[in-house]
Amino acid sequence: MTSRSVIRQQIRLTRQQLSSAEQQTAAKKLVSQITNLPQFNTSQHIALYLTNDGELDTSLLIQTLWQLHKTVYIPVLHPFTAGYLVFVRYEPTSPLQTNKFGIKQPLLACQNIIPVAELDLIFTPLVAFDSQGNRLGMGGGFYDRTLAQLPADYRSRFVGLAHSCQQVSALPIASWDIPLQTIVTPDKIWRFK
Ligand SMILES: Nc1nc2c(c(=O)[nH]1)N(C=O)[C@@H](CNc1ccc(C(=O)N[C@@H](CCC(=O)O)C(=O)O)cc1)CN2
Ligand SMILES: Nc1ncnc2c1ncn2[C@@H]1O[C@H](COP(=O)(O)OP(=O)(O)OP(=O)(O)O)[C@@H](O)[C@H]1O
Repeated sequence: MTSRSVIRQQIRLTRQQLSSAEQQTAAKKLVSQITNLPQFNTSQHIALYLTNDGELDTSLLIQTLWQLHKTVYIPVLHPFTAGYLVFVRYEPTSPLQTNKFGIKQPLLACQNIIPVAELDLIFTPLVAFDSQGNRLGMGGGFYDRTLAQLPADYRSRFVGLAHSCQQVSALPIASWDIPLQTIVTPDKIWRFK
């Protein structure tokens, strides 16, 4: 089976090559998919990510969430505990800085942090997903660690976001991987058991 790092490399290249027109269309379709999710209306505190590396563009979705008076949170690399994320409130005026991976993140201010267990929906970026809901990320294990901290009944709050071209038939699974129950692409909501 193809190794995780080779799949990561291939799919990252594929998504980086999407045109800006394709990205814009995908971003619009994403908004209608998400606002139609059954959990959407009852979710107030929503974690997203700031797009990087050809990922599905979340900017239109974030604007929509703000208009609907939802509260948006973005992952910030934990300043002391390597490999962990802190979720920080993101508003239209929030100042941003670039982290060591070149990804934008809000400044870390204690009063803007939300405990992960208080997030109603956590949209996770991913590099590749398979037909069983397995998720391959950028390789830091950040979301795996976040998921592992929570009781099993919180797993329905994690929803992967990806372009259709990020689907592969089967990923090599690691012992720490927790599969996602839902993955949203611009054209489809995938549900896994
Ligand atoms: N937009 C966005 N924000 C995010 C994530 C993400 O995937 N997307 N993360 C999700 O966890 C965290 C950052 N994780 C990252 C982990 C590794 C690399 C990275 O650039 N790694 C190396 C080697 C990658 C490889 O093994 O192939 C590199 O590309 O040079 C970037 C981000 C938090 N924020
Ligand atoms: N729950 C966990 N506890 C401790 N270490 C973990 C955990 N999950 C993953 N790791 C470690 O993190 C490293 C990267 O894991 P992996 O390649 O699965 O990341 P990823 O899913 O691609 O990245 P991300 O979740 O950040 O998008 C591995 O070396 C693994 O040992």
